[in-house]
Amino acid sequence: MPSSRKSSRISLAAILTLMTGLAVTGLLFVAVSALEYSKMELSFQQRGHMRAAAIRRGMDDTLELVTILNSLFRTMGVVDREQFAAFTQPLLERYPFVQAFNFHRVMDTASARRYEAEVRKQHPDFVLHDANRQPLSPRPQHIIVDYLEPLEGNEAAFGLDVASLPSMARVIAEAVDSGQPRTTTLMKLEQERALQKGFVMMIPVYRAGAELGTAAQRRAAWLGNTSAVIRSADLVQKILLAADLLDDRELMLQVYIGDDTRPANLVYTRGAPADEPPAPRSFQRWLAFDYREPFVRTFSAAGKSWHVRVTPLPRPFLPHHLGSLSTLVGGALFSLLTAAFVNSLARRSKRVQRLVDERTEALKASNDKLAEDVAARKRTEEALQESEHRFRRLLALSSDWYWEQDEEFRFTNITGGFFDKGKQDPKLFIGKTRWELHPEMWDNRWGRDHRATMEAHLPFTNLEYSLPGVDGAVHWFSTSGEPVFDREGKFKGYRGTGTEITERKLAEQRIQHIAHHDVLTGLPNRVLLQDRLSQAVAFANRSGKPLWVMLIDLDRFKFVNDSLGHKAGDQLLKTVAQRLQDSVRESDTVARLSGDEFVAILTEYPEEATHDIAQRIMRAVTQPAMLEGKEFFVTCSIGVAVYGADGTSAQRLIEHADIAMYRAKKLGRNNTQFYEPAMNEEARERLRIESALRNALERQEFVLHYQPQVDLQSGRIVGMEALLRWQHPELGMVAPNRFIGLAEETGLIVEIGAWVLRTACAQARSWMDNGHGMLRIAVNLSPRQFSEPQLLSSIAEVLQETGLPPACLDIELTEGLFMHDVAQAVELLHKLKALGLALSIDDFGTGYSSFSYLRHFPIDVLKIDRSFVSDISEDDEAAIVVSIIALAHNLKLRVIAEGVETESQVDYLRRHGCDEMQGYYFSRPLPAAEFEQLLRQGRDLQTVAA
Ligand SMILES: Nc1nc2c(ncn2[C@@H]2O[C@@H]3COP(=O)(O)O[C@H]4[C@@H](O)[C@H](n5cnc6c(=O)[nH]c(N)nc65)O[C@@H]4COP(=O)(O)O[C@H]3[C@H]2O)c(=O)[nH]1
Repeated sequence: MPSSRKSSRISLAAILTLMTGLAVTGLLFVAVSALEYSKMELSFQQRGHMRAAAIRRGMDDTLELVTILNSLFRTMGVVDREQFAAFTQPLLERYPFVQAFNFHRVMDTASARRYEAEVRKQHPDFVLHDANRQPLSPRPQHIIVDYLEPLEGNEAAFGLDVASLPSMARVIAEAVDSGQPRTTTLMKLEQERALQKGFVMMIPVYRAGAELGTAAQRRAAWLGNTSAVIRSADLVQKILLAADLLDDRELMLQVYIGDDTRPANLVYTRGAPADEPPAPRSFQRWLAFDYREPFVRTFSAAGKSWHVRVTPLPRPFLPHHLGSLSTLVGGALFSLLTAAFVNSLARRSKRVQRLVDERTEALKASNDKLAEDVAARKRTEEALQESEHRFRRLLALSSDWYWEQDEEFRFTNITGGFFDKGKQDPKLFIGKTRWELHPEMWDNRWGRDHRATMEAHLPFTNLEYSLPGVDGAVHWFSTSGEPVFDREGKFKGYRGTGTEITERKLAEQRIQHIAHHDVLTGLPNRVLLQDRLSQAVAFANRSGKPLWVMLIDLDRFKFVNDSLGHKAGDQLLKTVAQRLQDSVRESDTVARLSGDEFVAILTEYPEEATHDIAQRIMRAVTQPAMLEGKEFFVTCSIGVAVYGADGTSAQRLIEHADIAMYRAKKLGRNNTQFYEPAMNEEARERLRIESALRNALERQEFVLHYQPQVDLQSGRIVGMEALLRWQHPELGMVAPNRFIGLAEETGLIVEIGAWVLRTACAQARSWMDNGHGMLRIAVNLSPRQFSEPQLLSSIAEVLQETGLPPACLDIELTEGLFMHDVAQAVELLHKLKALGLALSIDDFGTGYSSFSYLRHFPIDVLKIDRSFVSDISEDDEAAIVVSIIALAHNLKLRVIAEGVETESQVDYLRRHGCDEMQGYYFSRPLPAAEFEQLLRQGRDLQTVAA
């Protein structure tokens, strides 16, 4: 929109400014104009004054001249022509406006004639004449121009009778009468040929000494007049010129002489004709200020009125109104500029306002955004604080702490957990590097590695180290860290977390210890043994010194364990372990290999010392030990292998020592055997048996033999014990003693035992079915089988499958089976008993049986071990047998004596009330067919005795 654009271009403030400016300018203009006009008028008045004053002064000077001249006559009385000339000459030179100085001499006609004649003498052409240049006509009185200076140029007036000039005569009369100077009106001068008029100023000369009080007296005393002929125009001109007031283009000067300012009285005029000044132009009129009134000054001199009229002439407008015009133009310009400035200010202010509005909007938007940002930041900060708080809380709750390091890896911050939990002194850490705290990090490998990692600015995890705490204990720490970089990627240090791992470290050390040591005795275990052995072998290789390995096995430890219980067994083992350690040097190793087997690694002994050491060990072991308040003696069997001797390599040292130990055992225990290559054969056989045993069941190499159990009273077979036999294709019939232990060790006994049970039950059932009555079949149960979870179900299953009445099954158990956990054993026995079968305690007496437990066990039979039976002739042992029989009967148990080989034994047993017997005396264990044969034969004790 153009209009709006226009209106927007010129602001109201600018318009107002312009208006105000113009108004002020107008006012100033008017005021300055008024001042200008005042000034000009004042100047005009001054100039008028100056001119009037100058002219008046000129008149006064002229009068003064005439007065001076008159004074000459008054003073001298008679003045001749020459004196007159001499006196006036300088005056004429000085006052050039004086046309001439005269002396009018009064004379009558006669005197005039005489005078004329007289003068002609000098001036032959001299003629008295009137104003019309006519010769002098008689009249009462002649007033002759006598002295005339200068004569030249004034010749026409020389001899003139001024009385012929009425106007002149009248003035002269006035002067004479008054005795005062008088001036004529303007008149055509006699001597003047040009148009210029003049006047005559005169002062009467009276006779010296005459009374001059009245006009008549003065008239009477009157001799003549001293006068000056003045060319009026020249006079004024000269006066003005002398006062430098002649030229003024702005003025018109008019000088009048006479009563008024009629043109006829005009003496002098200068400037434009004395017309009416031109009417002011309309705009000048509008401007209102002008002066047009002429300056008129009237004064009187020598009896004549003089009028000086100064009229202003039209002036050039510009020079006189420069100030006002400048004010006007300047004011207008200033107003315009100011308005323009105000306008530009207003526009700028508008623009600024618009900009401010825009910026305000933008600012508002940005403020809103900022507010949002601030809110978001606040939320973030709160979240951060929350997270920080959580982090701190978690840190406080957790066992961890937080640390920071600077670029030089010096600690700058470590949270309190480290000092509290790690028992460290904060003063020692801040400002220090880790390696300043652990100087050993300069030397050891992990320290060097760690420093290299940090200097490469790489992260690290789970760095473990220990420090002594203020509590005096060693504390272990684990720390992980990562490098910190700023936005420019400049490395700033490290930060990380740490945790106290002393407990874990100690546990690890314990575990490590346990992993390498036997828990019971604290001796190195099999693992550490291997390690020590390697070191010893290496040492032997280096030093060339002998190396012995001794395998020490306790004799009859099983008995101790079974009879006195595990606690006593453990105590014995600990005692032996200590004694073994005491028997060797500290640099030697004593380890526990398994159960009751120990190994000693001996180095740096002279060869011949071996036997002594073995003896020392045996002596130490055989020292009585206090177990359960009783003294107990235990022996040991030692096998020795020498490194390098007899082809014993490092790997086979223990194996060879073991073989030697087996030999020692075989040789009746409590002795030492050195390994010999021949021993190796036996060991090999064991190995052969073990591998063959694994296939035996599959290959049906097992058979059962049955040994009859005979009632001592009736002498009849009442049952049989199933005894396992292994018919190996190469080894022949292998006795159970050679493989049962091995089967037990390898776990094969479980499978084999199950086969035995099933076969035995099936056989018994078969014999029952064949009419041999309710024979009881006894089956041995090994410790491994007893601890089988499925034992109960498998027995029930066999009974079920074979159809054997449970009462016909007798399970033989050894005492050791239930010595470990009596309560569990009692529970299992009750469950077995609940199946309806019978339970026997085999080998009773060998395991230092605790008679007390028998009361709690639901057993039916005690089997007296054959070692007691074989010694039945010796009183002591017999006493044991009798005691066992009495005990069993006391507990309502049947008693079976094993290994009965002689009739006397039978008698003894029968005599002492033993219920049944089993042994070679009656029958060796027999294959099933033979056993059945025996049954068929109806063989009994009497038959045997016969
Ligand atoms: N000197 C002598 N010995 C006699 C006499 N009467 C019997 N014997 C032997 O004494 C052992 C009795 O068996 P045991 O005490 O249960 O001792 C058994 C038993 O503990 C174990 N055994 C045998 N068969 C089995 C089986 O099937 N399972 C389990 N777990 N062990 C079995 O093997 C051991 C030895 O068995 P065997 O060699 O058959 O040896 C048998 C038998 O042949 C005698 O008058 N004089």
